[in-house]
Parts: sequence; C-alpha cells; structure tokens
Amino acid sequence: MSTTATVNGGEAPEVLVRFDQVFKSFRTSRGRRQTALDGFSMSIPKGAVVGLLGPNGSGKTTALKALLGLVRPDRGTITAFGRELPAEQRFVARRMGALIEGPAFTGSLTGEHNLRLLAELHGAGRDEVADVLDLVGLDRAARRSYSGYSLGMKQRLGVAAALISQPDLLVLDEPMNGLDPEAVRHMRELLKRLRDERGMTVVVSSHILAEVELVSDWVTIVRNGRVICDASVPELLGRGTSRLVVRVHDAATAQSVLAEHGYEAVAAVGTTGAELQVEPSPGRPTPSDGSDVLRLLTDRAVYPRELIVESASLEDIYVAAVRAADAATTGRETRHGD
Ligand SMILES: Nc1ncnc2c1ncn2[C@@H]1O[C@H](COP(=O)(O)OP(=O)(O)OP(=O)(O)O)[C@@H](O)[C@H]1O
Repeated sequence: MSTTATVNGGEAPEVLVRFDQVFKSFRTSRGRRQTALDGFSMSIPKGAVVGLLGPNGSGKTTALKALLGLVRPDRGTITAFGRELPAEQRFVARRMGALIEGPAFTGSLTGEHNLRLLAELHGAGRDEVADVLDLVGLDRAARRSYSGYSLGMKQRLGVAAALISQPDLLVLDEPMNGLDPEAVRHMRELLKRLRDERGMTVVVSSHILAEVELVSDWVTIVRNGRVICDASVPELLGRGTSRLVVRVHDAATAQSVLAEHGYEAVAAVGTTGAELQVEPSPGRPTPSDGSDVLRLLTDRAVYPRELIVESASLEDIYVAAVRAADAATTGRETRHGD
C-alpha cells in the first residue's frame, strides 16, 4: 500500500477516494422517503483491498453507485483521484472499472467474444482481452459459450470486463455472492494478485464478514447509511481485546483466586475439569499474554492444564462496533425524546 508521511512522523495511507458527509434518500413506490446514505464518510486508501462491510440495506451499493456516477447524492462531497464528483466524473470514470449488480453478457457468444465487443468500446485490442482472460483464469474457457459458464466463471468474466480498461481502481459489489467455496477462493486470490502485481486499489462490498477478513487490508463497516468503523485490518485487530481461556481441574479455587485479584472467570464445564474464560474487571488491564493470571494461580498451587490467549477476530470487532453504534443511536434518541 502506498503511504505518505504525516506531520507526526508516522505513515498514513495515501487516500484515493474520499466520501465526506454524503446523504442520499430515495422516494419509494409508496411515496415515502427511504434514506440510503445518512452522512456517509469514508476514505479508500491507495493500493489496498478495501472491504465494505454491512448488513443488507445498509447503503453499500448506493455508496458505490454514487462513486460511479450512477446515483447522485443529495448532499456531501466525493473526491476521487484528487477530483471532485460529479463535475469530474469523466476523468474519474476512465480510471475505474466496476462490477455492480451482476454482469450482462450475451449467452450465445463465447466469453472471449463478449469481451471483444466490450474492448472495442474502450479502444482496447485482442492483447488486452487475452491478458484479462488470463488474469481471471478463463483463458482455457475463453472459446466456450457464456451460457455454459458456471456462476463463478460468469463472475470472473464480469471482473475481466471491469479490467478491460486497465483501471487503477476496481469496484466490485458483492462479487462472491452465490459462489461455491472453490470459486470464492479463486476470487480472493485474484483480488490479491490485482493488488500485488498490478498495484490496483480494489473495493469489494460484502455482507459476509469472513470473506472480507481474508482478503482485505482495510475495512469499512456501514450501518444504516453511516460508516461506523473505517480502519486498517491490523489496526482493528489491535484494538480488539484478546480473550483468555484457562483449563483447570479445580474451577472453584481458580475462580476465587482470580476474583481476589480483580478478574472475572466465567466457567464452561468441559469433559475433565473446567474451562474458565477470564475477563478483567473494570479498571484492570486485559490479561493480554496470560502471564499475570498464570502467576496468580500457580502462587496458590492451582496449576492450569492449558492456558490459551485468543486474539479478537474481526467478527468480535464488528459486533462491538455495531453495539456501540446502536447504543449511541439509542442515546441520541433518548436525549431527543427528553
Ligand atoms: N432506487 C431505489 N429506490 C428506493 N430505495 C432504494 C433504492 N436504492 C436503494 N434503496 C434503499 O436504500 C437502502 C440502502 O440500499 P443499498 O442497496 O445501498 O444497501 P446495501 O447495503 O447495498 O444492501 P445489499 O447488501 O442488500 O445490496 C435500502 O433500504 C434500499 O431499499
């Protein structure tokens, strides 16, 4: 990922796209207003694979469409490649490739033929078509008709189409939807190769956390049209609290020793002895490496059979971010209701 020096001497990622307080609502068929983006702010770092994560209806597609000029925001600004949208949409469009809401190809034509028609529109030639087919792993299936492609192959051809103009930024809306595990893995490898071998910035939206965790350098979590978390994956994982699990024969003694020292140990009975999940009480540091807990127990002749430090997963962080956002919303609503 490319970086620029910050004033405090640290390295901050160079931002390729920035959404700043973007609002968008739609009028539904029943005449009601449906808010899709509600002060949406996010940055896309250059050279990263960015996972745009959020439940169905949270506003991911609308945000991506706004970037692509397919939806016009009511308010707020979007800048990409240093240019403001929508005024500079043409300049930006030349640098972006996208796959939104599924690819549209002609079933009776081969994958290659479909791409060649598209290449003509972009002024690209046979070499570019061969290159992108090779990149997405469809070189051998290029001469088969599109109607015989599996869903994974269709998605890959869609990505190939998005790549035909050799974009700097690739935008993929739910590219792994409906794919089997093998096809998902293929798509993940492809996204990483585009980043590593072509220096491309890739934005991939998904509501499946595990997919995003495995491929992304950067994660943006969206809820109700707002970004509730926007950070690099290492930073996010560093923010999470690790969990400590201790397996002991005598759970009751271990619990009372730990309680004396400000730890709460929640028991889950195992086959032999018990498993205790150790949490710090408020004001007590997290038992991050377990050495403190181990010392307290062995000093009192409680010898754990096993001690495991489990790092926080992206799922833990996601759940914590959603809870914090919901609590903040409830707080706001309560205050307004007073
Ligand atoms: N053209 C439209 N007309 C009316 N409402 C819309 C329109 N487009 C989006 N919405 C609404 O805006 C909200 C955000 O939708 P959006 O498709 O951006 O969410 P999403 O996070 O991409 O969801 P999904 O994961 O299901 O694709 C939803 O409530 C949706 O129903």
